[in-house]
Amino acid sequence: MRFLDQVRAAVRKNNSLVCVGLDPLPEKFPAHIQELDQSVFEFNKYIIDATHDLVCAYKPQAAHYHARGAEDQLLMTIEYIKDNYPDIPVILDSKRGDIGSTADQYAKEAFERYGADAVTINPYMGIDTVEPFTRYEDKGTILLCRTSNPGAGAIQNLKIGDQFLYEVIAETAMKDWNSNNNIMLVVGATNPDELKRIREITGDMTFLVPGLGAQGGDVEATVKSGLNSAGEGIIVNSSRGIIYAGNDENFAEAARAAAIELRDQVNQYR
Ligand SMILES: O=C(O)c1cc(=O)[nH]c(=O)n1[C@@H]1O[C@H](COP(=O)(O)O)[C@@H](O)[C@H]1O
Repeated sequence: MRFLDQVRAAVRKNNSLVCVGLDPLPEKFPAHIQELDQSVFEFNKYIIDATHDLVCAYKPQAAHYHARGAEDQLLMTIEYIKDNYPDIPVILDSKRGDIGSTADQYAKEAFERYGADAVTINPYMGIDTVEPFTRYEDKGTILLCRTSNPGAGAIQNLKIGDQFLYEVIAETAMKDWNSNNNIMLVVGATNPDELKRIREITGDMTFLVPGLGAQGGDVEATVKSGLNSAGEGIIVNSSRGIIYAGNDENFAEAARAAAIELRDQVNQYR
């Protein structure tokens, strides 16, 4: 099934636009998990089992695995989701971007080695660096457009003629790069004005929207600015706000409660 169809089906099955970010930081795990051999995978397993009926996607963030040599546990995590909850798509957040021949290898890494359903990409180097990803027609390619971090505006809100750079990216992605209809955009929840503008530019395109929870984005403004005409079109990610909601034996229940809260807050404004 194509990534966007997977997301749509999961959104409807679980009545949720929430994506749980799997950003493991072992020092934040409860003590009894830290002691385990494969603590990253074990931690993720608890979180996934506790939230699988509340989400439309999972998003493991690659650096959190690579930094500690835990690539095997990233693969195990993705396989665990595929084996146990095949209806929930996996976005590998690796924000890759490089010349075509190298991008070929990054695409192979994301989609063939790890079996991800979608990947985050930095589009700054142009279409020839994006195309190795979009060539995988059933997979999703999610381009950074207007990111959630504090320094984003100094670059992404630069004026190019009478447009902002983020507007140029949104327009180019939609009009010129999306011939396989599998491109999406990252738009941070910390910027509802830009989110609204990007929605105007791109019609019903789907966005990955991080920045709620730990980064303080406003749920109401995000949902009202981001929804498409079907009342969908946003995959709302929270990582730390959900997975580190608790840090004792009940951490999985705490994560579940935080995911329910976010799902319900988002649904309240749909
Ligand atoms: O591509 C992303 O996922 C991303 C883009 C962006 O603009 N901002 C952003 O926070 N992210 C990622 O989304 C997650 C947000 O984590 P929390 O702030 O803990 O919810 C992290 O994995 C970030 O790397």
